[in-house]
Parts: sequence; C-alpha cells; structure tokens
Amino acid sequence: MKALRNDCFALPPGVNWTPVDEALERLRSRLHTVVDVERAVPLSRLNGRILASDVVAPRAHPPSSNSAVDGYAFAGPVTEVPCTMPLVDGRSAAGAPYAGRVPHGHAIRILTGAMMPAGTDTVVLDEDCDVIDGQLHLNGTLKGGANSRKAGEDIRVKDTILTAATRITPTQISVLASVGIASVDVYQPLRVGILSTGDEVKPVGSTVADWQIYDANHPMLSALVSQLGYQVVDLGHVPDRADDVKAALERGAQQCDLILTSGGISAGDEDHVSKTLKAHGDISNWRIAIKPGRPLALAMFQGTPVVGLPGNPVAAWVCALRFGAPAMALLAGGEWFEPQGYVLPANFSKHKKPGRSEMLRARVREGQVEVFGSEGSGRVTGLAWSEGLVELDESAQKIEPGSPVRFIPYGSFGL
Ligand SMILES: Nc1nc2c(c(=O)[nH]1)N[C@H]1C(S)=C(S)[C@@H](COP(=O)(O)OP(=O)(O)OC[C@H]3O[C@@H](n4cnc5c(N)ncnc54)[C@H](O)[C@@H]3O)O[C@H]1N2
Ligand code: MOO
Repeated sequence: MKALRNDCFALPPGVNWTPVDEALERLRSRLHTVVDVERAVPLSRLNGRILASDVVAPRAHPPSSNSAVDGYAFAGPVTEVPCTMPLVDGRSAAGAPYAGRVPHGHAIRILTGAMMPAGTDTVVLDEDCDVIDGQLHLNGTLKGGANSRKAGEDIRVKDTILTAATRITPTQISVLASVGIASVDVYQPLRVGILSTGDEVKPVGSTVADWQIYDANHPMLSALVSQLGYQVVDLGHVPDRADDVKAALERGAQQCDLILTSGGISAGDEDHVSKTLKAHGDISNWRIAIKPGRPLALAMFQGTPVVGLPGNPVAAWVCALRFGAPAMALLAGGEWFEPQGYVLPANFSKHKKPGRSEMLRARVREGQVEVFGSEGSGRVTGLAWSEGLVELDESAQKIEPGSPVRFIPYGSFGL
C-alpha cells in the first residue's frame, strides 16, 4: 500500500472558484489505491468487491459444442428442400452425450444444452421439421452451424475475462463461475469513517430542543457508503468543539482509509472542522463553482484523507456523489469514473446564471426530465423524491420545456 502525499489536495495559489471539471481532474490525478490485497476470496463473498488483478480463463465457455435448441442434429448446411434424412438410434441430451459418430446424411435427436455428437454441426428446431417413419423431413433451408453453440465461442482458454479494478457484480460472478473459478484476489474493502459535526445536530434517538435538528447526514452517508460496497466506520457526531473534532479525526485516522465529515467547513466562527484540519493537518478549502456544494474541504490528517462535505444535506449528498464516489472508487482499487448521463428533453423552465455548474434533483417521467420544485439545499424531501441529478454546466443557460438536459441517474454513481 502506498500512502498519499500530505499535499495531495493543495490548490495552486490564487485559485478561487474551481470549475467542477478541474476539481474532478485534480482528485483523479492525485489519488490512488490505498488498500491492500485480500487473496483468494470465494465467489460467495465477492459481490461488490474490486478485482486486484486480471482474471484469465482456465477453461473455455462453452467447453464443447452444444445445441441451442431442442431438435435434430446433422451435418449442415441444408441448401435444397424438401430434404429427408434417416434418423440414427439414440439421442444426445444435456448431461448424457451421444458416444457414437453420426454418419453423413443422417440426423439424431438432440436436446438443448446437449453436446453436438461427432459428425454433426447443425440443428433444426422441433417446430421446423417432421419425423415420419424414422425419417427427418425439412422444408426450409438451414445454414451450416445453425442453432449450435461452438466450443469457446464465448470464452477461449487463457482469455482475459475480467480486468483488475473491475467492481464485481452478480453478472461478473456468473462469468467467473462459468469457467470454474472459485476464488479471486480482490482489494480489502475501503474503510470509510463518517463523522457529523455541529452543536445543533443530534443523532436520531436523542432528546432534541427546538433549536436542534436530527442528524440526517450520518445515516444517509452511511447508507451511501455501504451501498457503494465500502465498509462504514461510525465516527459518530461531535459538537462544535475543537478538542472533540480533533479526537474524532484521530480515531478516524487510526481506523479508516478515508474520513467523510459533514458540516463545519465554511468560514463561520463555529466551523471547527476547517479550523482543526488547518491547525493539525494539510487542508485545502476548495470553493467549487457548483450549486449546491460550493464549499468542499479536502485535507490530509495524520496520513488519512478527509473529505469535508458541506452540512446542508442536499449539498452533502451532491458532493458525496459527484466528488466522493469517484474518489472512493480510486482509493478502493477501482477506476475513476465519470458518471454516465443521458440527454433528454426537460419538462421545466429555468434561467441559470453563468459561472457555476448546478446540480438539480431530478427524475424522468414519460421520457422527460422533471426537477424538484425547490432548489433549497436543506430540503431533504427533494432527495427522497429524486432518482438522479440534472447537471447544468458553467455556461449560462435558458432552459425551456423540450430543451435537452443531461440527466444522471443515481445508478451512474454506482448505486
Ligand atoms: N458567509 C457565507 N456563509 C455560508 C456560505 C458562504 O459561502 N458564505 N456557504 C453556505 C453554503 S452553500 C453551505 S452548504 C454551508 C456550508 O457550511 P458548513 O459545511 O460549514 O455547514 P454548517 O454550517 O455546519 O451547516 C450548514 C447547514 O446544514 C445543517 N446540517 C449540518 N449538519 C447536518 C446534519 N448532519 N444533518 C442535517 N443537517 C445538518 C446545519 O444545521 C446548517 O443549517 O454554509 C453556508 N453559509
Ligand atoms: O451549496 Mo450549499 O452547498 O448551497 O448548500
């Protein structure tokens, strides 16, 4: 494992508003894998893990030629019809191959998934033929090889079937199993510490005064991190006191590969996350030209990277997805990604100022993109309502119903 440099988040002097693309490029170029490899992890524990090395097929798929349908096998093609062939005795079934050779000009009963007997390469479907008195009758022509699956047509021995840095999902598990691979080397799960801050913030379950609010960010970020396939380390909640913030960050630095904090990062008198990171770490307060999520603190604290998310839940969510998800993928051994967006017609109107990107809570209905009624960064109802984000770039834009906009479903962030 290679440690990150302490100055990895530094911004060049004089930079004030960092455009989103530049902020992303800075993260991409400065972060790398920080987790160790875990050897020979079995298929049953692979879902969501990240491959540490390329995987090569020890066996072909399919291992032998077999029939794709129920029907009759013979040597193709059939170019002239009507065509009649005598049937040989016996059959080839899945799990019970025919041992003999089928003479040229003869056919044999075959079932889906059964090995193609020697002397055959083509199969006619039951529906496309008749059997009368031990003779197969075909009324349509067939190309040679029709309805059969060739040995190795999907995977050949020694093919690279999956590459390092791939996140394993159920579909990749199926590929591994198909060629008999029982275990592979993956990275240890990225341990992500989650810390909420703020005197006004109280964990759900505690007694709250009128001036206090429940902690919406900690449970949201925990669910996000675990859904992305990482290990959540609960660093709890601390009040706006420098000593408490420092102690929590110290715990995080010992137990985690990355710490996500929320709140306390703008320039206010009580923004103790910023202050603590400034006093005891290497912090760079990024002012990103994005709404919501302008303030984003990136720091190294005792060798551990810290992403200081804004306190407003919508801003915390947007920053965690737009900046946090690709950054976590890279730290975890995966690949940096640019979330796939889809250009679709808007069903809303908006005048956007130039100079900053905007991310709106959105969803698609009947092929059109709708956005949440309020852009307020504290409106958690819009989070629950949304199924993705609309990203409007820095240029000024006048959006009217029918204008093309870029919708990024939450699935594109790995959810
Ligand atoms: N003078 C300026 N003030 C502010 C600016 C600015 O540029 N100049 N930016 C505003 C923006 S935008 C945001 S976002 C916030 C970010 O500030 P912090 O990250 O320091 O966040 P806090 O001030 O601690 O909290 C902001 C807001 O979010 C609520 N919050 C905090 N944590 C939670 C939580 N775990 N669950 C639910 N809600 C939470 C908190 O009560 C505040 O209402 O700064 C603006 N100010
Ligand atoms: O951008 Mo703040 O991050 O609007 O809520």
